[in-house]
Amino acid sequence: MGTAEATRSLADLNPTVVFVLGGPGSGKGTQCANIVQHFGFTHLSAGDLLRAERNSGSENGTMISNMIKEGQIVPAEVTIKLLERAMLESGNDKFLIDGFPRNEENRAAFEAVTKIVPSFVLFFDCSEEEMEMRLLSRNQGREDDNVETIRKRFKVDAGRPIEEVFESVKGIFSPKNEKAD
Ligand SMILES: Nc1ncnc2c1ncn2[C@@H]1O[C@H](COP(=O)(O)OP(=O)(O)O)[C@@H](O)[C@H]1O
Ligand SMILES: O=c1ccn([C@@H]2O[C@H](COP(=O)(O)OP(=O)(O)O)[C@@H](O)[C@H]2O)c(=O)[nH]1
Ligand SMILES: [Mg+2]
Repeated sequence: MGTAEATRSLADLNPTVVFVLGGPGSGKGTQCANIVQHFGFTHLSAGDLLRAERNSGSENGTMISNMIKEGQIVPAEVTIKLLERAMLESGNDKFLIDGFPRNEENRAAFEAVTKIVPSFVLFFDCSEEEMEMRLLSRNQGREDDNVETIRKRFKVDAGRPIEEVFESVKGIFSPKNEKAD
């Protein structure tokens, strides 16, 4: 099914969507499993969908693999296509979207493409120390659960020179995360 067709049927479905966000290891996946049990939502982890796409041998597989290893964000259109497909295939109309959007570009693209406005955002706040400890003992064989990748995934490292920190800060404030020169 093409994206336009998928988007039409999704708009007809008028689904309830909750974005579940928080740092790596904050417990998004764990709490989503509980919410599914208690409230009948379908849990869609953007990271799980990307890992499945990578493993399926798709043309985007190598790109996805490299982005995940580096803790970088896969282009929105790739992730949105996977989310649309999973929503349509589920047969449900209530979704927890876990780990997406990862940035403002992701959020804007999702709303523009799907026309879905999320009901609310559930944000799990957790210290980096606790998140790092949890990730290092997650034991799911993930190649990004190592100290090097974990540190890359944590927000802005402010223990660097002023100019370098501002390079990261600019990325957060500029639309589409482009460099604002
Ligand atoms: N509240 C908690 N206290 C202790 N460990 C937790 C808690 N929530 C989740 N975990 C554990 O931390 C690890 C990361 O949880 P996960 O749900 O995969 O986080 P996320 O999806 O946000 O990265 C898992 O091994 C999980 O069992
Ligand atoms: O919308 C998304 C979600 C995940 N990822 C990639 O997948 C990795 C793992 O994400 P996941 O949500 O599975 O990690 P968790 O927060 O559960 O540790 C991220 O670091 C990104 O590289 C991405 O590019 N876009
Ligand atoms: Mg997760």
